[in-house]
Amino acid sequence: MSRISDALLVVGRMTTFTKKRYFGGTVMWAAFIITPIVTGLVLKSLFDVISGQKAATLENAIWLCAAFVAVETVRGGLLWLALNFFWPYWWNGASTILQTNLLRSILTARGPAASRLPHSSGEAVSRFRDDVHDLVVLADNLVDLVSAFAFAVIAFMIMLAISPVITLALVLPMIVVIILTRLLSDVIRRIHSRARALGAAVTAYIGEIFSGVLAIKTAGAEDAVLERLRAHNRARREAAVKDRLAMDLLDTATGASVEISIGLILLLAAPAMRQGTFTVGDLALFTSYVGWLTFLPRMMGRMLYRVPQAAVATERLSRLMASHESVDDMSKHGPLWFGQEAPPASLPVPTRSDPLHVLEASGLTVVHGDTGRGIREVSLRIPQGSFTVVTGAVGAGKTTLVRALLGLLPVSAGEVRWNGSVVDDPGTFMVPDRVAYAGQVPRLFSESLRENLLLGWPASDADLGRAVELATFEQDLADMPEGLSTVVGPRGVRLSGGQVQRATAARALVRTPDLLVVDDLSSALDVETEHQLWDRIATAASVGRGPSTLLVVSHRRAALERADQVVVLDRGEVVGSGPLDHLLRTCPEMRRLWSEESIVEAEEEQPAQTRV
Ligand SMILES: Nc1ncnc2c1ncn2[C@@H]1O[C@H](COP(=O)(O)OP(=O)(O)OP(=O)(O)O)[C@@H](O)[C@H]1O
Repeated sequence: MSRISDALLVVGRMTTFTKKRYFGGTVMWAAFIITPIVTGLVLKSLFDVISGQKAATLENAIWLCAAFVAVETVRGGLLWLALNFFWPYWWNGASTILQTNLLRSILTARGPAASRLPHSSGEAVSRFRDDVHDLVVLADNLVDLVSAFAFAVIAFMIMLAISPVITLALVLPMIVVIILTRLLSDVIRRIHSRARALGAAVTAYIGEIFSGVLAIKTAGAEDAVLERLRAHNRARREAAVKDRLAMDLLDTATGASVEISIGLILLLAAPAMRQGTFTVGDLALFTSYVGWLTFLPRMMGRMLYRVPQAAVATERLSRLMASHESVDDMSKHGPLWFGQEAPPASLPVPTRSDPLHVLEASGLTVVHGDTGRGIREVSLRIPQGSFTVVTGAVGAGKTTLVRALLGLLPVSAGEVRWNGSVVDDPGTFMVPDRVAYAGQVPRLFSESLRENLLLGWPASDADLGRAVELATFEQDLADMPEGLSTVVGPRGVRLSGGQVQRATAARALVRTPDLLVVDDLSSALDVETEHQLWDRIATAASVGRGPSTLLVVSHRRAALERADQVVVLDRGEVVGSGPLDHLLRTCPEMRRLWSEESIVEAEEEQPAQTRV
């Protein structure tokens, strides 16, 4: 029930963001739906004239025909106005508001967004498109319902005045349709919810296929993947057919009620016409109204279908919003620009407020779903100017730790303190220019390299050049056909994995953060270049042109030897922390990692021609 009231609240808000368009459109549409009342009256007069029930002159008949044409022309005009000046603006505006609020919540609301996003981007896109559509279409159908109701009230008044018996007989099939739709509404909601979920699963799977084409081909898994897709699709098709069937069943029931109603009119009208209490014109009016009258039960049926549909959509969309946000935030009105350019987005302004003295974490605990994996009770202290390396075996929890620290993952316990004060929402606090993060799985957009590195950050090409150099990316840049203007990303020049990682490091460095967090650059740099990278950052920091505090996930000697402190993780727990020498003496896990690392480095330092 609360899901339905949430959906109705969102829909209610959607109707008022541009009152002029929605209510203007409603008036036009209602007038369009109601004008057949006049058509029916004209037809009644016309048929009474033709059948001799009224004084007949040719002039009369011609005037009535002209009136008929005029009414229908006005109707066409109303439709044209509604469809050109009201509904498209309102429809697009309503969808945009919902989508903007969702996007804002995902990108900027407090708390980590990662856990709220569906596993695949395809599914997220389908929610943005289909679920938003389900909400907007409900608000649209409300107008149909109100218009159909107004038509029914006026038509019934006219028909009751002509023949109360025949009019009341017409109500019966309508009541049957209403009861039927009410009975079916719960079933329809379940069917629709399942169809939506399975449809999203297909979209998600196709998305995964596209992004994993290489993996599929190299594994020779084309047939297996296609078979899996077929299985997903079979399930979706069955659910979609059931969904469509339920909707069509309702429409057919309503259509049948029209036939039954016309039959009833004919049955009851025949004796009345013999007695002269019901004219041919009355018959014309009744039969012309009856088709329109079924619009009401049809719309009521559709509402009974749309409301649960919108409840499902609201619930799915709410899951994308931050936990502290409500449907109120989802439907919050915002500025819209119809027919004019939106003002440019405001650029972030580096504040340099509250510079870092010390960052502390205590008792940080993250559990990934019900896997039981993650990190437990991790505490660390990072003073300003220090170089901290987090190390550990594959899967030890290094990435989880830095992501928890940055507020990118939900923590189940623990806190983060910046200069002694508890950070309320690390997700919105640990951001540039306080902290910048070069992640393990970097992403470039299909834009120029300059835009990719800046992402809206206010910096000159000179600043950008410095960041590129710090990230040891200058040689790669020199090889680019158009330098910083080269379009990269999925639709541009493809960069190697290492180049993408160094570009992402440059993106973090251009933000001149107090604290630079780098997650495992090992695939981006050979040993020599890694030494160069840390040297350059240290030199830049000494003249105040780069981050002086570094938190680095690494298992490489180049980083470990330079570290002021090393934090060793093993299966999610800190098993040692301190300077490398101390750990090599006291921490068996560090000794084990170090000996493995030595082997790796020994292999890397062999002459190039001996490598495979
Ligand atoms: N989103 C997730 N859902 C479930 N389990 C996860 C998730 N992310 C990580 N894990 C698990 O948590 C553990 C720690 O993962 P994490 O990525 O933090 O390790 P890591 O030390 O950074 O590993 P690597 O050296 O491979 O980068 C692993 O066992 C991993 O399988």
